[in-house]
Amino acid sequence: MKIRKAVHMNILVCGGAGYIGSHVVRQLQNRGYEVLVLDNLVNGHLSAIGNTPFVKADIMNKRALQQVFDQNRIDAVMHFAAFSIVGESVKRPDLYYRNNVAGTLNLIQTMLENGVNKLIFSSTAAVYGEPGEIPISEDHCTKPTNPYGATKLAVEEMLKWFSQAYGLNYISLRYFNAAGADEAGDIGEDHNPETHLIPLALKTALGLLPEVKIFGTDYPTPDGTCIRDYIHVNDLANAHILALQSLVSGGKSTVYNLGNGSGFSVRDIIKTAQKVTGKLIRVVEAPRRAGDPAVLVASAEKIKRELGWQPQFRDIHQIISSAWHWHCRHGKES
Ligand SMILES: NC(=O)c1ccc[n+]([C@@H]2O[C@H](COP(=O)([O-])OP(=O)(O)OC[C@H]3O[C@@H](n4cnc5c(N)ncnc54)[C@H](O)[C@@H]3O)[C@@H](O)[C@H]2O)c1
Ligand SMILES: O=c1ccn([C@@H]2O[C@H](COP(=O)(O)OP(=O)(O)O[C@H]3O[C@H](CO)[C@@H](O)[C@H](O)[C@H]3O)[C@@H](O)[C@H]2O)c(=O)[nH]1
Repeated sequence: MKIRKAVHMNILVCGGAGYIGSHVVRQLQNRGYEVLVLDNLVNGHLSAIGNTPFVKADIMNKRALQQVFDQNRIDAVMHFAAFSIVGESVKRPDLYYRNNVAGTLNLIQTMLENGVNKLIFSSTAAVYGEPGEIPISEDHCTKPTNPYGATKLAVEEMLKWFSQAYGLNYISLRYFNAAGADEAGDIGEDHNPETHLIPLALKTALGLLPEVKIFGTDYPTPDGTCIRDYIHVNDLANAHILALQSLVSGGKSTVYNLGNGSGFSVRDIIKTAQKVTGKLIRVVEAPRRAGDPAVLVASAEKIKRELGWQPQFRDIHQIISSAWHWHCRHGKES
């Protein structure tokens, strides 16, 4: 994987104070890019971006967006700002369509009106729905089983048409399950309330929660629990830099999957978390959570082949250990 040093470029990172965004901000800065973070802080943390230049604004607010483009030279945008909880999206699709679709429309229109035409977009494995084939490649059909996935797919469609009509250049990265934390141990997954499996298991190991619920034990999988492909957040961050370099050097607008290509069940994750932490993690079996596909495992061959991306964290024990390192330092504060 070739990561070149940046020529001087200014990158606007929307949602950069969140979990994945803050890791990408760090990688961009390590490679010499100038970064401006825009976030409304509904789910993000200023502490996650140190003294990176920051604007508190909402992508729903077109006037505030225009001001950001008026006051800063921006060469490209990375867009993480969204709601992303599968279960919540089933109960409140309105919130998801407004923030994820209408918010992104505002952002893209403002970009284009200001002559900025390079966008890296955070998409998701949830666009595929219940897969017909595993591993899932990018040409698999897209039939989301929850509103969250549907909003991300709606944006992908919008990007395609805007690319044709207005010359928008974009790369949409379909992440599978982001996990882990930067090895420095000072930034990590800090959602409130937390809904994701790995941090919940680690908070239980720390004694902050009494138990982890297993959502569904009757899925058509070897142990009856859902299978997911967990990808380290810094491997995602590297992919963003490669995607940006591709657009800058005239590469085509496209879609890439990002995953490790290995599936782990909910029970596998809890067992590994027990090994990593050395603690017993109490589990309770619960009904299925609405909108969850049984198995999501990526084929990331396309981005490996076309951009030379290679994940550095392939071992689930290593991924969960990096998250544990962060939780041990910060878990008790959250
Ligand atoms: N975490 C995952 O496993 C995963 C997997 C696939 C895709 N994604 C996508 O990656 C992106 C980042 O996910 P994350 O886990 O870091 O989430 P996160 O909630 O930690 O980060 C999102 C950030 O966007 C901000 N934000 C939300 N709405 C905003 C708005 N209207 N205006 C300005 N800022 C706003 C939040 O305050 C937060 O800081 C999301 O788009 C998500 O859909 C995440
Ligand atoms: O307390 C819990 C939490 C989760 N799960 C299960 O664990 C798996 C992983 O769930 P979670 O960590 O909540 O992630 P997902 O719902 O799979 O969604 C993540 O991964 C998707 C891509 O696969 C992204 O689109 C989403 O933004 C991101 O939140 C799922 O099968 C859940 O049913 C439990 O059994 N108990």
